[in-house]
Order: sequence, then C-alpha cells, then structure tokens
Amino acid sequence: MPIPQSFLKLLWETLEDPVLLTDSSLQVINTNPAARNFLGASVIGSSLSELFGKVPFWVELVGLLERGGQKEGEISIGDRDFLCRAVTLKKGGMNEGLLLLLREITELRRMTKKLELTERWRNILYTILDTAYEGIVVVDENGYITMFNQAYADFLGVRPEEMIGKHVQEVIENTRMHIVIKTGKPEFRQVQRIKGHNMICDRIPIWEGDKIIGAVGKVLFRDISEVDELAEQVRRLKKELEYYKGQLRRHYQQARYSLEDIIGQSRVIRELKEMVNKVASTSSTVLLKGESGTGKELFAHAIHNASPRYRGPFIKVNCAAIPENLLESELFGYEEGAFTGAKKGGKPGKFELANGGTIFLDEIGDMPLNMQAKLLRVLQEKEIEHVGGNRPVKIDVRVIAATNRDLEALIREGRFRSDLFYRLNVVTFEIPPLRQRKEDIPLLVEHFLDKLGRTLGCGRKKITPAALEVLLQHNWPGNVRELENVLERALNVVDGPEILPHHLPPYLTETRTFNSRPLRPLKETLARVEKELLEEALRYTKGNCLLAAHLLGLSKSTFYEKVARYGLRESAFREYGN
Ligand SMILES: Nc1ncnc2c1ncn2[C@@H]1O[C@H](COP(=O)(O)OP(=O)(O)OP(=O)(O)O)[C@@H](O)[C@H]1O
Repeated sequence: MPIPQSFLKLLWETLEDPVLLTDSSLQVINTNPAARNFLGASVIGSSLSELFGKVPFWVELVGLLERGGQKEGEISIGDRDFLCRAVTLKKGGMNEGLLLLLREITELRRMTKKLELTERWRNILYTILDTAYEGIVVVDENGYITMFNQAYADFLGVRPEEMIGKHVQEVIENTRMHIVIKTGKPEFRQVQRIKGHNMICDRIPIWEGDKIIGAVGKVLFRDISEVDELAEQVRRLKKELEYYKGQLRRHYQQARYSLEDIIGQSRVIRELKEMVNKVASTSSTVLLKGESGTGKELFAHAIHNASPRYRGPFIKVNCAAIPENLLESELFGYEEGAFTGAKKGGKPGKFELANGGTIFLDEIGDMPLNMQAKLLRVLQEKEIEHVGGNRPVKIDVRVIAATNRDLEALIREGRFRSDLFYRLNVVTFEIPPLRQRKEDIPLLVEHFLDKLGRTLGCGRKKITPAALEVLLQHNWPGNVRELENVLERALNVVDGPEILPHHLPPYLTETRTFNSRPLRPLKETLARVEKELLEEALRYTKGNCLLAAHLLGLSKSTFYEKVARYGLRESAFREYGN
C-alpha cells in the first residue's frame, strides 16, 4: 500500500533530525522545520561548502552528485558534530540534487572521549599500584576488597585477582581497615603483625563529600628489620659518599686538559699554542680574553699543565658566581669566629688551596671593586690575610685570569681598576671567536664526534658533507661550546650512522633557507603557484575537471580558461585519464 502524502508531510514536519534538500550545485533548496530551527531560516539558498566547510566529506558529496547512490560521513557545524547520510535525488534518470539527513552525535563523541580518558587513567593507576614497592589494598565502604596490588599479593603468596571481592578480614591478619571505614580517622605508621612480621601500615579512609566510600591501606615496609637494614645501608653510603667527595675534590683541583686537547690548525690557534709553551715555564700572570665558549678555560688548564707547577693544584674560581659577601672569605679563607656561621678552626681560601700551583680567576671582569683592590695587594705582596685574622700568610701561586668583557671599557666606566688591569695584563692571550677561524670547524667536529660518541655510548658517527656545510655557514655566537652542544643534540636524534642536515637544530638550517630563497617578481611567483595548484587539483581528482574546479572554488569556464592558459589540460588528461 502506498504511504499517504499526509503521513509523509507529518513525518517531514515532526522529524527531530535536521533534513536538507539541495539542487545539483549543492545549494540548499528546502529543509524541514528541525533544520531551520537549528541552522536559521537563511539556510535556504546557502551552499553546502559554506555550511560544512570544504572538508573531505564535502568533496565526497561532489562526487556523489556525479555518480549517484548514497554516502555517510561525519561533519561539524559550529561546535556541534553530526553524522550525515546523503542520498542522491533522481529525476528522469538524472541526479538533480541530494537529500541530507543529519543526526547529532556531539554528546556521543564527548562521552566516548570521556570514557577513553577514564580508561587511560584506570590503566595508569593500575600500573602505578602494581609497580609500587609497598603493599596496597583498597576496600569499599563495607570492607570488601576492590583493589589489591602485586607487591601485597607476592608478600601473602596469593593472586591479586582472587582477593577482589573478599572481605578484608578474611585476607589480612590483624587488619583495622574495617574499623577505619567506620571511624573515618586515618591511622599512620601503625605496627601490624602479619605472617610473623611486624609491618608498618597506613590506613586512610576515602571520602566522597561527607560520606566514606572506602579506605586505602599501605604496608610501608615489609618488616621493621628492613628499616634497620636500610639505616645501615644509608650509613655505609654516607661513608662512601664522603670518600668520593674527597676524590672529586682532588680531581677538580687538578688541571684536566693539556695542549693536545686544544683542537685547531688555524694559524691563530697554532700561534696561541706556541705561546702556551713559551709562557708556561715562567710564573707570570696571564690574562685570557675572548668571547664565551672560545676555550679560555681550556687554555688555562693547558698553561698550568705545561708549566713546572703541573704537579701542583689547579684551582678555579668563578668570580661572577660567588656572592659578593662570600668572595673575600672564599678567596682568602677565614679564622675561627670571623663571622656568625664561620666553621670551627676556620677555613683556608682558594689562594691557599692553590699554593704551589695555579689559581684560575674566571670572569674577572665581574669582580666587585673592593675585591679588586684586595686582589691587587695579593698580586703585589704575594701574601694573603684571612678574614678575621691579622697575620699575613705567604703564598706561591700563579694567577691566570679570564674574561669575556672588554676590560678597557670597564675601566673607562670606572668599574675595573686600571692598576689591577696592568698587573694582570702581563701576558695576554686573545682567543678569537670561532666565526673568525672556521677552518678549525671540520677538525673540531671530528674531535667532538669522537669524544661524544664515547661519552654518550652511541658509537662513532660520521657527518655528511651537506651537514658539515651547514655548520660552516653558521656564525657560532656561542663559539666552540655551541658547536659541541649542537653535535651532542644531533647525536641524540640521529638513528643511522651519519649526521644529516635535518639532524641539526632547525635554527641552523632555517636561517640558511630563508637567506638563500631567491626573490622573484610577484606576478611570476603568483602564476607559478596558480599553475601548481591547478596541477595538484587535477592530479587529486584524476583529471576530473568539474571536481577540480569545485575544489578550487572556480567556475567551470574560469577553470578551463586557466587550464588552457598554462597548457595543462591535455597533459593532465593524458597522464591520469578521466
Ligand atoms: N680548541 C678547542 N678544542 C677542543 N675543545 C674546545 C676548544 N675550545 C673550546 N673547547 C670546548 O668548548 C667548551 C667551552 O670551552 P671553555 O669553557 O674553555 O670556554 P670559555 O671561553 O672558558 O667559556 P666561558 O667564558 O663561558 O667560561 C668546553 O667544553 C671546551 O672543552
């Protein structure tokens, strides 16, 4: 029996899901009241691409219109999501438009996401529980077990899944979990005897608003005797720590680098290395100048190691890192009772620790003016005075100072004493920035690949000529330190045997690409981009000009005109067929 018209009309009027009818140009020509309520009366006459955006589903609708049949897909309108079923409407064997039935799935999607999130957290929680060292048990408001972790199960010799659903008193001896659920009072660090062991337990009620919904029990240590064992272990480790601290102190009081560790074949580096040999035999004060990361500290070590003092200590002081009020006592030491907090018996300063060796005063340009005066006196008198003391102590120390500041400019600004500058400036090493000795880069790269390969344990990697070229093009404001960091980063991302340009930090390659992009007249560039887009659309639609025109938002005639202008049509059809 045919369905009466009145029934269809009623269905159309009362259906809660929006329904849209379009013509062959995908323009909305009619809707049911639900669609108008949701999208507004102005929806009639608007095109689907305006409503949906040119999402993949819209593209499929264009195809559907040509082929006929039906399709289902997901679309978003505003912040709402819909499942959309599209059916071709036929008239006289021709596809004259589409009928679109929308079903809102926003809430469904939200719930699905929420469920996925809950599931993920549940997995995380279970993993944490099962990898915890402590035994953990969770009970519900009636004392029935809802969670039981692996550690607890191992201790009791049971299987966690078999414990779920049992009453806690059935499973754990001397438990008070069922009491904690009633009192609501947490119990911490309680001793509980289980399987002949004295365990330390926490029992914590779980509240939901003002209602107790369960409790968590934690067994902190498997047995108190373990606490004693741990305490013994801590005592032993402390002793070891003291021993290694001493070793470390001795290590840092020695210069670690010598001349062979200074890599570079540039003329200036060769000359500086020769100079190291010359000045090493004397005790003259040396001033090392150069930007940060150029290798000043390396040279300081090398000078000390090449000198007759090489068996003596090498003490480094970073003048910028020590707070101003501590610098004097750090450098010259203090007597007992010199100030509140002073150590019993006093403390020797860095100059005394460096006796018979070298003191390396790094960042000397940052030394406060009053300390500069005191340092000048030490350099002249070759003796120091403890803070809080009044008898001078003779010292035999070679001073090497370093700075990345322009000391002459600081003198002009009244921030550095000129008399100290002349005292320090006996022998000066000017270490040039890396950008002025780029010929050293390949050797440095090889050196760092060797060194880092060993320390990172990733083996010896190679560098491709293209990646080396990127390094040679860079300006290296951070000098050798920056180069070393860049290579370390590259070794952390490289997975094959060779470092390629894309393993280097993007800031090195990006500037190069930007700088090297050729500038062409705008018209020429726009035409090239337009041609590329037409080709891309034809390729995507496998030569379907109508669809390609739709995709680019062009009328058929404009599209054909452009295709002809760029001589594309024939080649596109030949290559991909229609
Ligand atoms: N010629 C070189 N050969 C090998 N390694 C070098 C060279 N120059 C510098 N380095 C390395 O670069 C890093 C920075 O060097 P160093 O600390 O000596 O620089 P610096 O000039 O003292 O820096 P800052 O002024 O910031 O203290 C170190 O790891 C050092 O070993």
